[in-house]
Amino acid sequence: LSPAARFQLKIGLYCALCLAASALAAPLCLLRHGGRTVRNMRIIKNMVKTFKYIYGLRFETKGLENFQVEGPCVIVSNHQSILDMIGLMEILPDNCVQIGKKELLYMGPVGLIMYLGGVIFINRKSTSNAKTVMSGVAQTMLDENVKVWVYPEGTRNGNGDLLPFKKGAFHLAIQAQVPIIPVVYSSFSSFYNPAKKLFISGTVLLSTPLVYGWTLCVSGLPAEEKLGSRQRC
Ligand SMILES: CCCCC/C=C\C/C=C\CCCCCCCC(=O)SCCNC(=O)CCNC(=O)[C@H](O)C(C)(C)COP(=O)(O)OP(=O)(O)OC[C@H]1O[C@@H](n2cnc3c(N)ncnc32)[C@H](O)[C@@H]1OP(=O)(O)O
Ligand SMILES: CCCCCCCC/C=C\CCCCCCCC(=O)OC[C@@H](O)COP(=O)(O)O
Repeated sequence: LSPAARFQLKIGLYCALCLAASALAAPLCLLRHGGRTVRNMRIIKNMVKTFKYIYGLRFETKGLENFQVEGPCVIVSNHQSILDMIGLMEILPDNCVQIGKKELLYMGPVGLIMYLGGVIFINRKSTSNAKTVMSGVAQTMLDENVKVWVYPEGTRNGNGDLLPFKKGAFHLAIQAQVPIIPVVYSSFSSFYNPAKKLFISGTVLLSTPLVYGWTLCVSGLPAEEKLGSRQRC
């Protein structure tokens, strides 16, 4: 097979895997928890964590102790590709949902499983609509002790740099007065590059370099009270 065909086959397999795993997980979630709840994320996480073996992907972590935040927080990370979801599930804490574009809801079983797992869908084309949804999320985070994972670039970007951040994640943290935990995925470019039709096995480093000043500068003075000294660096 040509490299292009091999690449398409691997991506096709990934989509098929997501569809099949979702179709399998949905009844399990419904039987176990009866409907849409963040508790279903555990079932989803355990299934997705097996995908790395099929693709020869390794995930290493650094600074994960900074990730052990009690209670609600906003997790922000860079977004390179649809493979990010595998890394996300590697370190996803309990009681954590993601913000996703609403188009994902229409991907058949994949949309259904995201819905059942509690993913919050936003309409990126309507700022006012997305803002209304996000405001509701701030209250739910506090009422139900939920963490929220946001890709603040708002779209995938495989160029090895960061797009300017959208502001919703930061408004969310300010509204809920919760810390922001940054997570960085190392570059996939050595093993995954759609432009070069490259998709081989590889290693990803997931690091959580919690920057005290970051939280301080977005949420104001209360940050010092919110973060324990262990979490400052
Ligand atoms: C079992 C096997 C399963 C197999 C696998 C299946 C499923 C796995 C299950 C789960 C995994 C799910 C993983 C999902 C990942 C999905 C990832 C994505 O979809 S990324 C795309 C969507 N995400 C985002 O867009 C990020 C969030 N976006 C934002 O927060 C944006 O800010 C926005 C709210 C959408 C608005 O964006 P906009 O383009 O309008 O730009 P700005 O951010 O600059 O905002 C404009 C303006 O509005 C002000 N603003 C923004 N938000 C708020 C707010 N909440 N409150 C008040 N004001 C707000 C902002 O300040 C700007 O104004 P100004 O410039 O004056 O400051
Ligand atoms: C019956 C309907 C059938 C629909 C078939 C859909 C087939 C696709 C199946 C599986 C795809 C797996 C997707 C895994 C989820 C990853 C989420 C993700 O990373 O979404 C991208 C989004 O963050 C940003 O989107 P853009 O970069 O703005 O674009």
